[in-house]
Amino acid sequence: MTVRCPADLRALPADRLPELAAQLRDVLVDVVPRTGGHLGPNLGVVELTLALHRVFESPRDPLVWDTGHQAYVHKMLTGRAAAMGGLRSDGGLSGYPSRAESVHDLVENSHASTSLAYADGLAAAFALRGEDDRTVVAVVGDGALTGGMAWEALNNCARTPRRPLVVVLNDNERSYAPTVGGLAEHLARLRAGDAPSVFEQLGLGYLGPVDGHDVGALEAALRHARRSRRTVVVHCVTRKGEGYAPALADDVDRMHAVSAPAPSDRPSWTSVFGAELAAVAAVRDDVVALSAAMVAPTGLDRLAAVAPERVRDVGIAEQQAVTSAAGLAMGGMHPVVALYATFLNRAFDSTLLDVGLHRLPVTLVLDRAGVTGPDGPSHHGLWDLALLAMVPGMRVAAPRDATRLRELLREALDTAGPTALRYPKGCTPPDLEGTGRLGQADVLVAGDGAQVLVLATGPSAHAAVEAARRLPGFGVTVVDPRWVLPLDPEVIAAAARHRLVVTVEDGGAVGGFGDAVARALAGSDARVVPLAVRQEFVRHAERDVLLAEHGLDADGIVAAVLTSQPKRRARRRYVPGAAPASRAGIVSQRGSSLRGLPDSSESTTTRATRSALLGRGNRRS
Ligand SMILES: Cc1ncc(C[n+]2csc(CCOP(=O)(O)OP(=O)(O)O)c2C)c(N)n1
Ligand SMILES: CC(=O)[C@@H](O)[C@H](O)COP(=O)(O)O
Ligand SMILES: [Mg+2]
Repeated sequence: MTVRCPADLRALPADRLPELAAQLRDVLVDVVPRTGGHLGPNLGVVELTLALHRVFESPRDPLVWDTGHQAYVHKMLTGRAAAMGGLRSDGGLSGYPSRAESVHDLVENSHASTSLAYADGLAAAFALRGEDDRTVVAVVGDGALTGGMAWEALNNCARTPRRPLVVVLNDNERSYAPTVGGLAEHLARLRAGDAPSVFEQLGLGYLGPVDGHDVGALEAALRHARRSRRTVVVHCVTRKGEGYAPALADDVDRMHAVSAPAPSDRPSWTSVFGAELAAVAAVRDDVVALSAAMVAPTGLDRLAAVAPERVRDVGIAEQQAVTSAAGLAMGGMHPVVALYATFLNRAFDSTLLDVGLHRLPVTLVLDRAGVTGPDGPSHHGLWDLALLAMVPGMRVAAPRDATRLRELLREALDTAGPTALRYPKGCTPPDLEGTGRLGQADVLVAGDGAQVLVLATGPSAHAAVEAARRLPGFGVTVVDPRWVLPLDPEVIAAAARHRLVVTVEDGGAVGGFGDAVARALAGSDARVVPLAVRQEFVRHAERDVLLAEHGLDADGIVAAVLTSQPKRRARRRYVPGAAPASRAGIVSQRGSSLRGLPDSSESTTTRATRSALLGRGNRRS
């Protein structure tokens, strides 16, 4: 019998379930290593998902998957098994629940610890609407339960314990690594049969521990919880990676997230950061590192291996990470908080008013900054520049390659106030040396005359240099600010002398680097064209595809130069004897006017557009 929907599953005789579970695991093991995705977490919830869809009637009984990375089996049981081959690919299934894909999917946000708050809200809505024959079900991992939001929700659920709300605690003892803190210890005692649970202490129901791989036991516990018509925590004990020996043998993270094959011999941004931090920490005992349950994914495992006492894993608790870093800084340390950029959102207030207000020497290292790709809209790191731009005293750096990452990390650790570094997912590009300095910035290409200036942040510098190469005769200068925010006054002064200033950033358009440059140059003759990720929720697709779609590759920069008309120059009142406004180009600190790239043959389009750019007929001034 084929299971095309939960009703088919509910009609299946119980003795067919082991066979179905095996088929589901076969699909996961066959597909996910090819597509990339969360293999370990989904192998661990096969039986649990079968039991959930046999006991509850989704979507009438809404299933809320915390974080959503463990919903592949749910997708297969709700009619999407045939589409699994396109998982996480452009136009294919999302790696997380997707409301566009199915009525059975509810929460698309992949940020952890939100499910219980959603469930609290859903249960309240059903009560107000008189629909209390519906049961709300939240599936939350032991890792996600270390997030503060989960306890805010439990505190509120405890106020109205007599609502049909089932909290399925999927306890596999791990986030990526083993779950940390007092909660992990408490769950271990509950697994050993100690009682009472903290949940009962709050006035909620508690059932467990239940074998999370025994569908019959799971069904019995879930039916009991459903009949109780109150808020009940069902404590399910599962194994991450269950049924697949290589995952079970993976002591780092049980194949939490496997990547699609992407051959590259270049070091990842993460590994360059991890090695450099360990090197600095070896000679500076004030340097400590913090992670929100992502020690290895952020590269801190290198330091943890040699100095475990210098790396603090606080659980999935970014606010705790940043504010406790403020405490560490007040205590004389220089903390480095390593996060994925998108998860900084969770700790904005901590960054602003615990670190920024006190001007503390805390360094945020934001991996996965910018477009990340297959993890989709809530994982792209598009908001950090706008958030950090709002923090007075915060200095933000964006390295363009490994050498600059090492350089800028050391500069940040030598800074007495708040700093941040941001770099993307993946491997570092080849080093790109500057030809001179302009303030804190590196001049990468010095174009003739003050015509076009491209201010390219982070690895977009490579696309900018390629764009300059394709625009001979346009006098394109390329500068990498290195320290992106606050703006470098020398860079802005030079930019004000240009006809056209193109800024490039792998981040959201609103409130980022380009916005800041446009504001700074508003009163000048320079036309500013900010190139950034359009301020929208960006779908899941390969990073390079999305960067090109948002005009952040060399083609996009070339197009911006060719299609942007300089500002109409304000008619200058002639002042007898006044020196003509200087249109000198970028001059390196060595004082020489640096030559631009060698000219090559000009197309008619280029010539025509160049004359438009430089003014009818005359060549550059
Ligand atoms: C706010 C936030 N921080 C970090 C992450 C990265 N992350 C994704 S899954 C995961 C571990 C989740 O552990 P758990 O909830 O126990 O689920 P499991 O993978 O064990 O099933 C983490 C830290 C995230 N999604 N959200
Ligand atoms: C679900 C989650 O937040 C993480 O597991 C994330 O998907 C990992 O991303 P990377 O694969 O980029 O490390
Ligand atoms: Mg877990």
